[in-house]
Amino acid sequence: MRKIIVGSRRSKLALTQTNWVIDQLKNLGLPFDFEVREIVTKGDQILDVTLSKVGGKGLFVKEIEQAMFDREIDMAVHSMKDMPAVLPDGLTIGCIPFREDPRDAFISKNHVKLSELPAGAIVGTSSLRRSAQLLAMRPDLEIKWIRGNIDTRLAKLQHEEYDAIILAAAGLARMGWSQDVVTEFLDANDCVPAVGQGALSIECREDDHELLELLSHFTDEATKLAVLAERTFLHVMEGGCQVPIAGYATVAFDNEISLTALIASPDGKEIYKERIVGKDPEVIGKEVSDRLIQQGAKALIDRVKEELDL
Ligand SMILES: NCc1[nH]cc(CCC(=O)O)c1CC(=O)O
Repeated sequence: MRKIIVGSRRSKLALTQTNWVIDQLKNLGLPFDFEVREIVTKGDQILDVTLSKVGGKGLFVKEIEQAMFDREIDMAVHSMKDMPAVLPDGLTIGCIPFREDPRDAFISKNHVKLSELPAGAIVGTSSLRRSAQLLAMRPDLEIKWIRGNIDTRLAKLQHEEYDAIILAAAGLARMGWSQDVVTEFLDANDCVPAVGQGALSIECREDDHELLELLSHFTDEATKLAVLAERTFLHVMEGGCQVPIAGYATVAFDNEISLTALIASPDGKEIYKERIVGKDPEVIGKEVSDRLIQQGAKALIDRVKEELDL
């Protein structure tokens, strides 16, 4: 019986997600054993700096990918949202399970709704995407950066100078905390989710056919189509973390994909947003990027890059 070594970040969310996937794979009743190996990533160590300033998404996955190349681990469970658009040669996304709630959750002190927050209220987020879309709805609010794991952020809401914070609904749901803490879920049209938000990505070596076969049983085809459309858009725009970028796709019963894509200025004053419908995820991902570029999104990205002096 083969023992599969599963690498995981050490955060509660990462371990919860990893153990959930292992339980599901065990339920398939196939002859595999599993062992979790914890790995500390750069993203976990540097908690005091805005993510976009220290290299963005790759931070959480790089060390884990190296451990896969070194054969210290066989697979890893990531939040799809944390995955760069392009994977290193030799690794692949072997499985995309059924997606959790993709929306953002608004969490305030005393459960005051977003529409009821007074002018000047302070909202904590370190996501350019969330702050831009929040400011588009409520330019009178103030954004204050916040970092740390979910539990750290919830504690900061209580003990520091924040009136509200925004977190991914999926993370809270997986931790079993949604019921207790969420004030309201933001509509995916008002606050378009991050590419891949709510989905998981199970990464493994491309040549591990035995493991890939096992993982294939656990892929959700609709989620896979949606995520592929979103990630095609992400890849074409190459916005990284520098410019507010959002992409969210849903899949109907006839496999028709509907993708909403957004690029915005950090202050939320300039917004390029398009919805496209089609059958081929890569075609609509590219097409929606073209449309946004036509409208001026590329110029915005270049301008933001220049301002940040990258
Ligand atoms: N940026 C960190 C991160 N990566 C994945 C999740 C939540 C789970 C998910 O989106 O799948 C979070 C926390 C958050 O954004 O609130």
